[in-house]
Amino acid sequence: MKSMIELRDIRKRYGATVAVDGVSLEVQKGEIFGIVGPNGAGKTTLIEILEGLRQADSGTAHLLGLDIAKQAAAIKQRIGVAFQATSVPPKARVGELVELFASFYSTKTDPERALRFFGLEERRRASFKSLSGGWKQRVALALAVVNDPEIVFLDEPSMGLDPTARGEMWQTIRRMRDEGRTIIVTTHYMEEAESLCDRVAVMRRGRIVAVDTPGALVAQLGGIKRIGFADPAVTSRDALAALPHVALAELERGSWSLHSSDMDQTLKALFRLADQEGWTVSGLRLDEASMNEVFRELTAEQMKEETQ
Ligand SMILES: Nc1ncnc2c1ncn2[C@@H]1O[C@H](COP(=O)(O)OP(=O)(O)OP(=O)(O)O)[C@@H](O)[C@H]1O
Repeated sequence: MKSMIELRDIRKRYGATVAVDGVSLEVQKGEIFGIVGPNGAGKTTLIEILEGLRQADSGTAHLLGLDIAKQAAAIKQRIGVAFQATSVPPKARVGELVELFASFYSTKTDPERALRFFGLEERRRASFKSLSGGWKQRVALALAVVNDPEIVFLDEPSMGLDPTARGEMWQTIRRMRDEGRTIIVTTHYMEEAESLCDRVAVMRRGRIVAVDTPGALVAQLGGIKRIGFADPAVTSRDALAALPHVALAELERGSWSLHSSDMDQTLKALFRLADQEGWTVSGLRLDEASMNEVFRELTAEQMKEETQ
C-alpha cells in the first residue's frame, strides 16, 4: 500500500488555545478516511493544514510524498477540496462554475468529464440556487474533482441531506474512491462514519484518541450489546444478572435491558430461564453497539467538562 498522507507530530495553537496537539497519521491510497470529534476538537484546523490553508507550528506533513511546508503549490494542483455549498455564488450556472474552477488549475482539467461523472449534464444551465440540497452537494463534488485530484477533502458532505439523498451521496463518494482517489471526510454523523469510511480517526482536544476501521473501533468497546424485553413481572434482577455474560441488568419503564458481551449465549440462557420460570420472552429488542457508542465513550470526558 502507498501512503498518500503522512503526518508526524503536527501541532498548532491559536494564542493559548491548543487546536492540534501532536497528531501523527498515515492515510493509504484508495481509502475513505473519516475524521470525527466533538465541536472544537481540531478537525477543521488539521484539515486546513493538509489543504495548505494554514501552517502548522511544528511537525511534518507529506501529501503524495511532497512536503506541505515546501511544496504546497505543487500539492494544491493534485488535491481537491469540496466547499460548503453556501460559499458558492448562488446565481452562477452549474456549467459556468465547473468551467471557472477548471481555470484555476494549470494541470489538464476536464470539465465535461466532471459534469458527466456526477450526472450534471442536464443541469449545466441551471443556476446553483435553483438546485435541491442533494444536487448542490453534487456540484460541490464536481468542483472538487475538476482537476482530477488524487486526494479529495470533503467537509460534512451529507450535511442537511434527507436519508435518500445521503445514501446517494455515499454511493457517489464510493464511486470517486473506485476511480482510485483517496478521500478524507469530516462528519458529525456517526452513521456516515460507520457506513462510508474504511477507517475513522476520533479526535478529542487536538489529539487523535483512536484510529481504526469502524468495526474494530466498535469491537474495542468489548462487544457490549443490549438485549431488551418486556418485564414479565415474575422474574428477578438477581436471576437475570446471573445469566452468562451479563454485565448489567436494568429495569426501566416496564422493560428489562441486559448488557451482554456474548449475545448468543445470553439469549439462549434467557429463553431457558423463561421456560423454567414459566413466562414468555416478549417485545424482544437486540441492539448492537455502533459508532455512536464509540463516539460517546471516547469523547465523553470532554463533553462532561464542557457542560460543567
Ligand atoms: N482562527 C482561529 N483563531 C483562534 N482560535 C481558533 C481559530 N480557529 C479555531 N480556533 C480554536 O481552535 C480549536 C479547534 O477548532 P476547530 O475549528 O479546528 O475544531 P473542529 O473540530 O473543526 O470543530 P467543529 O466541529 O465545530 O467544526 C477550537 O477551540 C477553536 O475555538
